[in-house]
Amino acid sequence: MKTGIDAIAFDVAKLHLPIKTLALARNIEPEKLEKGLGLLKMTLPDAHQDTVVFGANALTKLIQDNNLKLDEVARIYVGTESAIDSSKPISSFLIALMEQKFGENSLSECDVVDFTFACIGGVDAMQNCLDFVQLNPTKKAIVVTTDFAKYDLNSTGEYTQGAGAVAMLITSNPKIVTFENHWGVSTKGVFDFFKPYRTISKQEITGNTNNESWFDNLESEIEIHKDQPVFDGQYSNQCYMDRTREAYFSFKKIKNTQETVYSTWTSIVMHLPYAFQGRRMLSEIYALDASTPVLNGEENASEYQNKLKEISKSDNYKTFVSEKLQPAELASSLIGNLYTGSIFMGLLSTLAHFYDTKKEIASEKFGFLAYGSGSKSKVFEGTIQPEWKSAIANVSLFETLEKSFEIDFETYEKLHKKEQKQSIQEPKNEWVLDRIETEIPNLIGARYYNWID
Ligand SMILES: CC(C)(COP(=O)([O-])OP(=O)([O-])OC[C@H]1O[C@@H](n2cnc3c(N)ncnc32)[C@H](O)[C@@H]1OP(=O)([O-])[O-])[C@@H](O)C(=O)NCCC(=O)NCCSC(=O)C[C@@](C)(O)CC(=O)[O-]
Repeated sequence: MKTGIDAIAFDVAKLHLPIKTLALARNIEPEKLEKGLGLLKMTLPDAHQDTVVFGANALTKLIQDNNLKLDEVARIYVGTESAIDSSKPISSFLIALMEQKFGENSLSECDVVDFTFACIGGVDAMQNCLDFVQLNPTKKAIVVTTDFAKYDLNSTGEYTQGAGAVAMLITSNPKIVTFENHWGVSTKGVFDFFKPYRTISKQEITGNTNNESWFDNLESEIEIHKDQPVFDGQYSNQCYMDRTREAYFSFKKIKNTQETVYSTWTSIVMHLPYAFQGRRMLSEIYALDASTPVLNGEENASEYQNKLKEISKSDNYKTFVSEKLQPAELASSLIGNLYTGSIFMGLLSTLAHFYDTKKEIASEKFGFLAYGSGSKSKVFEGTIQPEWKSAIANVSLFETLEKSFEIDFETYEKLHKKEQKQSIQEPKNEWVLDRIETEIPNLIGARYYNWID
Protein backbone atom coordinates (compact mmCIF):
# COMPACT_ATOMS: atom_id res chain seq x y z
CA MET A 1 0.00 0.00 0.00
CA LYS A 2 1.27 3.47 -0.91
CA THR A 3 1.46 6.33 1.60
CA GLY A 4 2.50 9.95 1.12
CA ILE A 5 1.35 13.55 0.73
CA ASP A 6 -2.22 13.98 -0.47
CA ALA A 7 -2.55 17.78 -0.14
CA ILE A 8 -0.39 20.80 0.77
CA ALA A 9 -1.10 24.32 2.01
CA PHE A 10 1.26 27.05 3.17
CA ASP A 11 1.38 30.42 4.90
CA VAL A 12 4.49 32.52 4.41
CA ALA A 13 5.03 35.87 6.17
CA LYS A 14 3.62 38.59 3.91
CA LEU A 15 6.26 41.24 4.64
CA HIS A 16 9.67 41.21 3.01
CA LEU A 17 12.86 43.22 2.88
CA PRO A 18 14.64 43.12 -0.48
CA ILE A 19 18.07 41.53 0.00
CA LYS A 20 19.61 44.40 -1.89
CA THR A 21 18.30 46.86 0.75
CA LEU A 22 19.88 44.77 3.51
CA ALA A 23 23.15 44.37 1.59
CA LEU A 24 23.49 48.12 1.03
CA ALA A 25 22.70 48.89 4.68
CA ARG A 26 25.29 46.38 5.86
CA ASN A 27 28.02 47.27 3.34
CA ILE A 28 27.85 43.86 1.65
CA GLU A 29 28.13 43.59 -2.13
CA PRO A 30 24.53 42.83 -3.28
CA GLU A 31 25.91 40.44 -5.94
CA LYS A 32 27.41 38.23 -3.24
CA LEU A 33 23.96 37.66 -1.73
CA GLU A 34 21.98 37.65 -4.98
CA LYS A 35 24.33 35.72 -7.28
CA GLY A 36 26.53 33.95 -4.72
CA LEU A 37 23.82 32.72 -2.35
CA GLY A 38 20.73 33.11 -4.57
CA LEU A 39 18.84 35.46 -2.23
CA LEU A 40 16.32 38.03 -3.46
CA LYS A 41 13.95 38.72 -0.56
CA MET A 42 13.68 37.77 3.07
CA THR A 43 10.30 37.45 4.73
CA LEU A 44 9.53 38.38 8.32
CA PRO A 45 6.52 38.31 10.64
CA ASP A 46 4.23 41.27 11.17
CA ALA A 47 3.61 42.53 14.73
CA HIS A 48 0.54 40.26 15.16
CA GLN A 49 2.24 37.07 13.97
CA ASP A 50 4.19 34.24 15.59
CA THR A 51 4.77 30.59 14.76
CA VAL A 52 1.33 29.56 16.09
CA VAL A 53 -0.27 32.05 13.70
CA PHE A 54 1.65 30.72 10.68
CA GLY A 55 0.93 27.10 11.59
CA ALA A 56 -2.75 27.82 12.24
CA ASN A 57 -3.12 29.74 8.95
CA ALA A 58 -1.56 26.90 6.92
CA LEU A 59 -3.66 24.30 8.75
CA THR A 60 -6.88 26.30 8.29
CA LYS A 61 -6.17 26.54 4.55
CA LEU A 62 -5.44 22.81 4.31
CA ILE A 63 -8.74 22.00 6.07
CA GLN A 64 -10.84 24.45 4.05
CA ASP A 65 -9.29 23.88 0.62
CA ASN A 66 -9.69 20.11 0.95
CA ASN A 67 -13.04 20.07 2.79
CA LEU A 68 -11.50 17.95 5.53
CA LYS A 69 -13.79 16.55 8.19
CA LEU A 70 -11.95 17.06 11.44
CA ASP A 71 -13.17 13.82 13.01
CA GLU A 72 -11.30 11.98 10.23
CA VAL A 73 -7.96 13.52 11.27
CA ALA A 74 -6.31 11.09 13.66
CA ARG A 75 -3.17 13.10 14.36
CA ILE A 76 -1.59 16.50 13.85
CA TYR A 77 2.17 16.33 14.28
CA VAL A 78 4.15 19.56 14.24
CA GLY A 79 7.78 20.05 13.24
CA THR A 80 9.25 23.24 14.69
CA GLU A 81 12.35 24.69 16.29
CA SER A 82 10.58 27.94 17.15
CA ALA A 83 8.45 26.79 20.08
CA ILE A 84 6.93 29.52 22.20
CA ASP A 85 6.72 27.45 25.39
CA SER A 86 8.97 24.78 26.91
CA SER A 87 6.03 22.62 27.99
CA LYS A 88 2.95 23.38 25.90
CA PRO A 89 3.56 22.34 22.30
CA ILE A 90 2.49 24.42 19.31
CA SER A 91 0.20 21.50 18.37
CA SER A 92 -1.80 22.13 21.57
CA PHE A 93 -2.36 25.74 20.44
CA LEU A 94 -3.35 24.53 16.98
CA ILE A 95 -6.00 22.20 18.43
CA ALA A 96 -7.51 25.06 20.44
CA LEU A 97 -7.54 27.42 17.45
CA MET A 98 -9.06 24.88 15.07
CA GLU A 99 -11.80 24.10 17.62
CA GLN A 100 -12.35 27.86 18.05
CA LYS A 101 -13.04 28.08 14.30
CA PHE A 102 -14.51 24.70 13.35
CA GLY A 103 -16.41 23.71 16.51
CA GLU A 104 -15.80 22.72 20.11
CA ASN A 105 -14.38 19.21 20.63
CA SER A 106 -14.06 18.67 16.88
CA LEU A 107 -10.48 17.44 17.43
CA SER A 108 -10.87 15.98 20.91
CA GLU A 109 -9.75 12.50 19.79
CA CYS A 110 -6.87 13.73 17.67
CA ASP A 111 -3.33 12.88 18.80
CA VAL A 112 -0.98 15.88 18.70
CA VAL A 113 2.68 16.49 19.51
CA ASP A 114 5.67 18.63 18.42
CA PHE A 115 8.91 17.23 17.00
CA THR A 116 12.08 19.26 17.50
CA PHE A 117 15.40 18.55 15.82
CA ALA A 118 16.38 21.86 14.22
CA CYS A 119 15.34 21.91 10.54
CA ILE A 120 14.70 18.17 10.24
CA GLY A 121 11.85 17.97 12.81
CA GLY A 122 9.22 18.23 10.04
CA VAL A 123 10.69 15.26 8.17
CA ASP A 124 10.76 13.29 11.44
CA ALA A 125 7.09 14.16 12.00
CA MET A 126 6.25 13.09 8.45
CA GLN A 127 8.14 9.78 8.66
CA ASN A 128 6.24 9.00 11.85
CA CYS A 129 2.90 9.83 10.21
CA LEU A 130 3.75 7.72 7.14
CA ASP A 131 4.38 4.73 9.44
CA PHE A 132 1.09 5.44 11.24
CA VAL A 133 -0.92 5.53 8.00
CA GLN A 134 0.86 2.40 6.78
CA LEU A 135 -0.50 0.64 9.88
CA ASN A 136 -3.89 2.41 9.72
CA PRO A 137 -4.65 2.91 6.02
CA THR A 138 -8.09 4.43 6.54
CA LYS A 139 -6.80 7.13 8.88
CA LYS A 140 -5.52 10.59 7.98
CA ALA A 141 -2.64 12.47 9.57
CA ILE A 142 -1.50 16.08 9.19
CA VAL A 143 2.04 17.39 9.45
CA VAL A 144 2.51 21.11 10.10
CA THR A 145 5.95 22.73 9.95
CA THR A 146 6.16 26.23 11.35
CA ASP A 147 9.16 28.43 12.11
CA PHE A 148 10.63 31.88 12.29
CA ALA A 149 14.28 31.84 11.19
CA LYS A 150 15.52 34.89 13.09
CA TYR A 151 19.21 35.76 13.35
CA ASP A 152 21.05 38.55 15.14
CA LEU A 153 21.31 41.89 13.35
CA ASN A 154 24.69 42.24 11.63
CA SER A 155 25.39 38.48 11.80
CA THR A 156 26.19 36.27 8.79
CA GLY A 157 22.82 34.60 9.29
CA GLU A 158 20.93 37.90 8.94
CA TYR A 159 20.47 37.60 5.17
CA THR A 160 19.09 34.04 5.47
CA GLN A 161 16.06 34.95 7.63
CA GLY A 162 12.50 33.88 6.73
CA ALA A 163 9.19 32.89 8.32
CA GLY A 164 6.17 30.72 7.60
CA ALA A 165 4.50 27.33 7.71
CA VAL A 166 3.61 24.38 5.49
CA ALA A 167 0.77 21.94 6.25
CA MET A 168 0.47 18.53 4.58
CA LEU A 169 -2.17 15.84 4.61
CA ILE A 170 -0.67 12.35 4.88
CA THR A 171 -2.88 9.51 3.61
CA SER A 172 -2.86 6.16 1.87
CA ASN A 173 -3.05 6.33 -1.94
CA PRO A 174 -2.20 10.06 -1.90
CA LYS A 175 -2.64 12.43 -4.83
CA ILE A 176 0.77 14.17 -4.83
CA VAL A 177 3.71 11.96 -3.86
CA THR A 178 4.30 8.53 -2.32
CA PHE A 179 7.42 7.69 -0.33
CA GLU A 180 9.31 4.40 -0.42
CA ASN A 181 10.21 2.96 2.96
CA HIS A 182 13.96 3.45 2.48
CA TRP A 183 15.52 6.02 4.80
CA GLY A 184 19.25 6.71 4.80
CA VAL A 185 20.18 8.33 8.12
CA SER A 186 23.33 9.96 9.48
CA THR A 187 23.54 11.51 12.97
CA LYS A 188 26.30 13.14 15.01
CA GLY A 189 25.95 15.28 18.16
CA VAL A 190 27.65 18.61 17.34
CA PHE A 191 27.30 22.34 18.11
CA ASP A 192 27.04 23.82 14.61
CA PHE A 193 23.83 25.77 15.32
CA PHE A 194 21.75 25.70 18.50
CA LYS A 195 19.48 27.79 20.74
CA PRO A 196 20.74 27.33 24.29
CA TYR A 197 19.25 28.68 27.52
CA ARG A 198 21.37 31.71 28.21
CA THR A 199 21.83 33.55 31.50
CA ILE A 200 22.78 37.01 32.75
CA SER A 201 23.96 37.43 36.34
CA LYS A 202 21.39 39.34 38.38
CA GLN A 203 24.22 41.32 39.94
CA GLU A 204 25.15 42.71 36.50
CA ILE A 205 21.60 43.97 36.03
CA THR A 206 20.82 45.33 39.50
CA GLY A 207 24.31 46.21 40.75
CA ASN A 208 23.40 44.50 44.06
CA THR A 209 25.63 41.75 45.46
CA ASN A 210 23.03 40.28 47.85
CA ASN A 211 20.80 38.46 45.31
CA GLU A 212 17.74 40.59 46.12
CA SER A 213 14.54 39.49 44.42
CA TRP A 214 14.23 41.15 41.00
CA PHE A 215 10.72 41.09 39.43
CA ASP A 216 10.05 37.95 41.51
CA ASN A 217 13.18 36.23 40.25
CA LEU A 218 14.87 34.70 43.28
CA GLU A 219 17.70 33.00 41.38
CA SER A 220 21.04 34.81 41.11
CA GLU A 221 20.99 34.23 37.36
CA ILE A 222 18.31 35.48 34.99
CA GLU A 223 17.48 33.03 32.22
CA ILE A 224 17.08 34.46 28.73
CA HIS A 225 15.33 32.90 25.78
CA LYS A 226 16.34 34.14 22.33
CA ASP A 227 14.88 33.09 18.97
CA GLN A 228 18.30 33.77 17.46
CA PRO A 229 20.69 30.79 17.40
CA VAL A 230 24.32 30.49 18.42
CA PHE A 231 26.02 29.24 15.27
CA ASP A 232 29.19 28.89 13.22
CA GLY A 233 28.15 29.32 9.57
CA GLN A 234 31.06 27.64 7.79
CA TYR A 235 31.19 24.79 10.32
CA SER A 236 27.41 24.29 9.88
CA ASN A 237 28.02 23.99 6.12
CA GLN A 238 30.65 21.32 6.75
CA CYS A 239 28.28 19.40 9.06
CA TYR A 240 25.54 19.71 6.41
CA MET A 241 27.88 18.27 3.75
CA ASP A 242 29.15 15.46 5.98
CA ARG A 243 25.73 14.34 7.21
CA THR A 244 24.03 14.48 3.79
CA ARG A 245 26.92 12.59 2.15
CA GLU A 246 26.78 9.89 4.84
CA ALA A 247 22.98 9.63 4.69
CA TYR A 248 23.10 9.50 0.87
CA PHE A 249 25.49 6.56 0.84
CA SER A 250 23.55 4.88 3.66
CA PHE A 251 20.47 5.24 1.43
CA LYS A 252 22.39 3.77 -1.50
CA LYS A 253 23.40 0.79 0.66
CA ILE A 254 19.80 0.25 1.84
CA LYS A 255 18.65 0.36 -1.80
CA ASN A 256 21.37 -2.17 -2.54
CA THR A 257 22.20 -0.57 -5.87
CA GLN A 258 25.43 0.14 -7.78
CA GLU A 259 23.92 2.75 -10.08
CA THR A 260 24.34 6.52 -9.67
CA VAL A 261 21.36 7.19 -7.42
CA TYR A 262 20.91 10.89 -8.25
CA SER A 263 20.65 10.04 -11.96
CA THR A 264 17.41 8.17 -11.20
CA TRP A 265 15.88 11.35 -9.70
CA THR A 266 14.15 13.93 -11.93
CA SER A 267 14.38 16.52 -9.16
CA ILE A 268 16.40 16.77 -5.97
CA VAL A 269 14.76 18.53 -3.06
CA MET A 270 17.13 19.51 -0.24
CA HIS A 271 16.90 21.48 2.97
CA LEU A 272 17.58 25.04 1.80
CA PRO A 273 18.69 27.46 4.53
CA TYR A 274 19.19 29.83 1.57
CA ALA A 275 18.47 29.20 -2.10
CA PHE A 276 21.90 28.04 -3.32
CA GLN A 277 22.86 25.86 -0.35
CA GLY A 278 21.94 22.67 -2.23
CA ARG A 279 23.98 23.47 -5.34
CA ARG A 280 26.95 24.60 -3.21
CA MET A 281 26.93 21.44 -1.07
CA LEU A 282 25.94 18.72 -3.54
CA SER A 283 29.03 18.80 -5.77
CA GLU A 284 30.78 16.32 -3.47
CA ILE A 285 28.01 13.71 -3.73
CA TYR A 286 27.81 14.46 -7.47
CA ALA A 287 31.51 13.61 -7.81
CA LEU A 288 31.60 10.64 -5.43
CA ASP A 289 28.61 8.84 -6.96
CA ALA A 290 29.44 9.67 -10.60
CA SER A 291 29.43 6.72 -13.02
CA THR A 292 32.95 7.75 -14.06
CA PRO A 293 34.70 8.62 -10.77
CA VAL A 294 35.90 12.21 -10.62
CA LEU A 295 37.65 11.84 -7.25
CA ASN A 296 40.09 8.99 -6.75
CA GLY A 297 40.45 9.06 -2.96
CA GLU A 298 44.20 9.82 -3.24
CA GLU A 299 43.78 13.61 -2.95
CA ASN A 300 45.01 15.50 0.09
CA ALA A 301 42.58 17.91 1.81
CA SER A 302 43.40 20.97 -0.28
CA GLU A 303 43.46 19.03 -3.61
CA TYR A 304 40.09 17.54 -2.64
CA GLN A 305 38.60 21.01 -2.00
CA ASN A 306 40.09 22.38 -5.25
CA LYS A 307 38.63 19.50 -7.25
CA LEU A 308 35.21 20.09 -5.69
CA LYS A 309 35.44 23.80 -6.63
CA GLU A 310 36.40 22.80 -10.19
CA ILE A 311 33.49 20.38 -10.43
CA SER A 312 31.02 22.95 -9.13
CA LYS A 313 32.12 25.38 -11.89
CA SER A 314 31.93 22.75 -14.69
CA ASP A 315 29.29 22.95 -17.44
CA ASN A 316 28.06 19.45 -16.63
CA TYR A 317 27.43 20.38 -13.01
CA LYS A 318 25.70 23.62 -14.03
CA THR A 319 23.35 21.65 -16.31
CA PHE A 320 22.73 19.16 -13.49
CA VAL A 321 21.87 22.08 -11.14
CA SER A 322 19.50 23.77 -13.56
CA GLU A 323 17.70 20.50 -14.34
CA LYS A 324 17.48 18.90 -10.92
CA LEU A 325 17.90 21.59 -8.23
CA GLN A 326 16.81 24.95 -9.58
CA PRO A 327 13.00 24.45 -9.44
CA ALA A 328 13.23 23.95 -5.65
CA GLU A 329 15.33 27.11 -5.25
CA LEU A 330 12.76 29.46 -6.81
CA ALA A 331 10.54 29.90 -3.75
CA SER A 332 13.50 29.89 -1.36
CA SER A 333 15.00 32.95 -3.12
CA LEU A 334 11.77 34.83 -2.41
CA ILE A 335 11.23 33.62 1.16
CA GLY A 336 14.48 32.82 2.99
CA ASN A 337 14.93 30.00 5.47
CA LEU A 338 11.76 28.31 6.71
CA TYR A 339 13.76 25.87 8.90
CA THR A 340 11.48 22.77 9.20
CA GLY A 341 9.36 23.90 6.25
CA SER A 342 12.22 24.59 3.82
CA ILE A 343 12.42 21.11 2.31
CA PHE A 344 8.63 20.92 1.86
CA MET A 345 8.56 24.42 0.38
CA GLY A 346 11.27 23.14 -2.01
CA LEU A 347 8.92 20.33 -3.04
CA LEU A 348 6.03 22.76 -3.52
CA SER A 349 8.26 25.15 -5.48
CA THR A 350 9.30 22.30 -7.78
CA LEU A 351 5.72 21.15 -8.32
CA ALA A 352 4.48 24.72 -8.90
CA HIS A 353 7.29 25.34 -11.38
CA PHE A 354 6.50 22.19 -13.38
CA TYR A 355 2.79 23.02 -13.22
CA ASP A 356 3.42 26.54 -14.59
CA THR A 357 5.79 25.30 -17.29
CA LYS A 358 3.40 22.44 -18.17
CA LYS A 359 5.95 19.66 -17.61
CA GLU A 360 4.35 16.29 -16.90
CA ILE A 361 6.12 14.59 -14.00
CA ALA A 362 3.68 11.83 -13.00
CA SER A 363 5.62 8.61 -12.14
CA GLU A 364 8.93 10.53 -11.93
CA LYS A 365 11.13 9.94 -8.89
CA PHE A 366 12.28 12.79 -6.65
CA GLY A 367 15.20 12.54 -4.22
CA PHE A 368 14.97 14.25 -0.81
CA LEU A 369 18.03 15.28 1.24
CA ALA A 370 16.98 16.64 4.62
CA TYR A 371 19.28 18.23 7.19
CA GLY A 372 18.89 19.54 10.73
CA SER A 373 21.69 21.15 12.68
CA GLY A 374 22.86 19.43 15.77
CA SER A 375 23.09 17.27 13.48
CA LYS A 376 21.12 14.77 11.40
CA SER A 377 20.40 14.04 7.76
CA LYS A 378 17.77 11.78 6.20
CA VAL A 379 17.79 10.80 2.54
CA PHE A 380 14.67 9.26 1.00
CA GLU A 381 12.82 9.18 -2.30
CA GLY A 382 9.31 9.67 -3.56
CA THR A 383 7.27 9.07 -6.70
CA ILE A 384 5.02 11.78 -8.11
CA GLN A 385 1.42 10.58 -8.47
CA PRO A 386 -0.93 10.90 -11.48
CA GLU A 387 -3.22 13.42 -9.75
CA TRP A 388 -0.43 15.81 -8.66
CA LYS A 389 -1.58 18.60 -10.96
CA SER A 390 -5.16 18.81 -9.77
CA ALA A 391 -3.92 18.51 -6.16
CA ILE A 392 -1.78 21.65 -6.39
CA ALA A 393 -3.84 23.59 -8.96
CA ASN A 394 -5.24 25.98 -6.33
CA VAL A 395 -2.13 26.33 -4.16
CA SER A 396 -1.00 29.49 -6.09
CA LEU A 397 2.51 29.57 -4.66
CA PHE A 398 4.28 32.09 -6.88
CA GLU A 399 1.17 34.27 -7.30
CA THR A 400 0.96 34.56 -3.50
CA LEU A 401 4.68 35.30 -3.06
CA GLU A 402 4.40 37.95 -5.75
CA LYS A 403 1.93 39.88 -3.55
CA SER A 404 4.37 40.12 -0.64
CA PHE A 405 4.60 43.65 0.83
CA GLU A 406 7.97 45.39 0.71
CA ILE A 407 9.10 47.18 3.86
CA ASP A 408 11.98 49.61 4.33
CA PHE A 409 15.10 49.04 6.37
CA GLU A 410 13.94 51.13 9.35
CA THR A 411 10.70 49.15 9.66
CA TYR A 412 12.68 45.90 9.37
CA GLU A 413 14.92 46.83 12.27
CA LYS A 414 11.94 47.95 14.37
CA LEU A 415 10.17 44.62 13.78
CA HIS A 416 13.37 42.71 14.52
CA LYS A 417 13.88 44.56 17.81
CA LYS A 418 10.17 44.17 18.70
CA GLU A 419 9.79 47.97 18.84
CA GLN A 420 7.06 47.89 16.20
CA LYS A 421 3.84 47.14 18.13
CA GLN A 422 1.29 48.08 15.46
CA SER A 423 0.67 45.72 12.53
CA ILE A 424 2.22 46.93 9.26
CA GLN A 425 -0.60 45.32 7.27
CA GLU A 426 -4.14 45.04 8.50
CA PRO A 427 -4.88 41.34 9.07
CA LYS A 428 -7.50 39.76 6.82
CA ASN A 429 -8.65 36.14 6.59
CA GLU A 430 -6.05 34.98 9.07
CA TRP A 431 -5.20 34.28 12.68
CA VAL A 432 -3.70 36.99 14.87
CA LEU A 433 -1.99 36.92 18.24
CA ASP A 434 -4.57 38.92 20.22
CA ARG A 435 -2.89 39.24 23.64
CA ILE A 436 -0.54 37.68 26.15
CA GLU A 437 -1.78 37.46 29.73
CA THR A 438 0.16 39.65 32.17
CA GLU A 439 -2.11 39.93 35.24
CA ILE A 440 -3.84 36.67 36.28
CA PRO A 441 -1.16 34.80 38.27
CA ASN A 442 -1.91 31.26 37.11
CA LEU A 443 -2.25 32.32 33.47
CA ILE A 444 0.82 34.57 33.17
CA GLY A 445 2.21 34.24 29.65
CA ALA A 446 -0.88 32.50 28.19
CA ARG A 447 -1.27 33.49 24.55
CA TYR A 448 -4.69 34.12 23.01
CA TYR A 449 -5.46 34.20 19.30
CA ASN A 450 -8.39 35.34 17.14
CA TRP A 451 -9.48 34.64 13.59
CA ILE A 452 -10.00 37.87 11.60
CA ASP A 453 -12.42 37.58 8.63
C1 LIG B 1 25.41 30.28 4.94
C2 LIG B 1 26.54 31.15 5.37
C3 LIG B 1 27.55 30.31 6.12
C4 LIG B 1 27.18 31.80 4.18
O1 LIG B 1 28.35 32.45 4.62
P1 LIG B 1 29.00 33.69 3.90
O2 LIG B 1 30.28 33.87 4.60
O3 LIG B 1 28.04 34.83 3.88
O4 LIG B 1 29.17 33.28 2.38
P2 LIG B 1 30.29 32.35 1.72
O5 LIG B 1 31.57 33.09 1.71
O6 LIG B 1 30.26 31.00 2.33
O7 LIG B 1 29.75 32.22 0.24
C5 LIG B 1 29.51 33.33 -0.56
C6 LIG B 1 29.39 32.91 -2.00
O8 LIG B 1 29.14 34.09 -2.76
C7 LIG B 1 30.13 34.19 -3.79
N1 LIG B 1 30.35 35.62 -4.06
C8 LIG B 1 31.01 36.52 -3.29
N2 LIG B 1 30.99 37.72 -3.89
C9 LIG B 1 30.31 37.58 -5.05
C10 LIG B 1 29.96 38.49 -6.13
N3 LIG B 1 30.30 39.77 -6.07
N4 LIG B 1 29.25 38.00 -7.17
C11 LIG B 1 28.88 36.70 -7.22
N5 LIG B 1 29.21 35.79 -6.24
C12 LIG B 1 29.90 36.25 -5.16
C13 LIG B 1 31.34 33.47 -3.24
O9 LIG B 1 32.22 33.13 -4.27
C14 LIG B 1 30.67 32.28 -2.56
O10 LIG B 1 30.28 31.33 -3.56
P3 LIG B 1 31.04 29.93 -3.81
O11 LIG B 1 32.35 30.00 -3.11
O12 LIG B 1 30.18 28.87 -3.28
O13 LIG B 1 31.12 29.86 -5.27
C15 LIG B 1 26.01 32.30 6.29
O14 LIG B 1 24.98 32.99 5.67
C16 LIG B 1 25.49 31.79 7.63
O15 LIG B 1 26.24 31.72 8.59
N6 LIG B 1 24.16 31.44 7.69
C17 LIG B 1 23.53 30.91 8.91
C18 LIG B 1 23.81 29.43 9.10
C19 LIG B 1 23.44 28.61 7.88
O16 LIG B 1 22.51 28.92 7.17
N7 LIG B 1 24.14 27.49 7.67
C20 LIG B 1 23.84 26.61 6.55
C21 LIG B 1 24.12 25.14 6.86
S1 LIG B 1 23.39 24.61 8.40
C22 LIG B 1 21.71 24.42 8.01
O17 LIG B 1 21.34 24.40 6.89
C23 LIG B 1 20.77 24.30 9.16
C24 LIG B 1 19.97 25.55 9.49
C25 LIG B 1 20.81 26.80 9.46
O18 LIG B 1 18.94 25.73 8.54
C26 LIG B 1 19.41 25.46 10.90
C27 LIG B 1 18.67 24.22 11.31
O19 LIG B 1 18.95 23.09 10.98
O20 LIG B 1 17.76 24.43 12.13
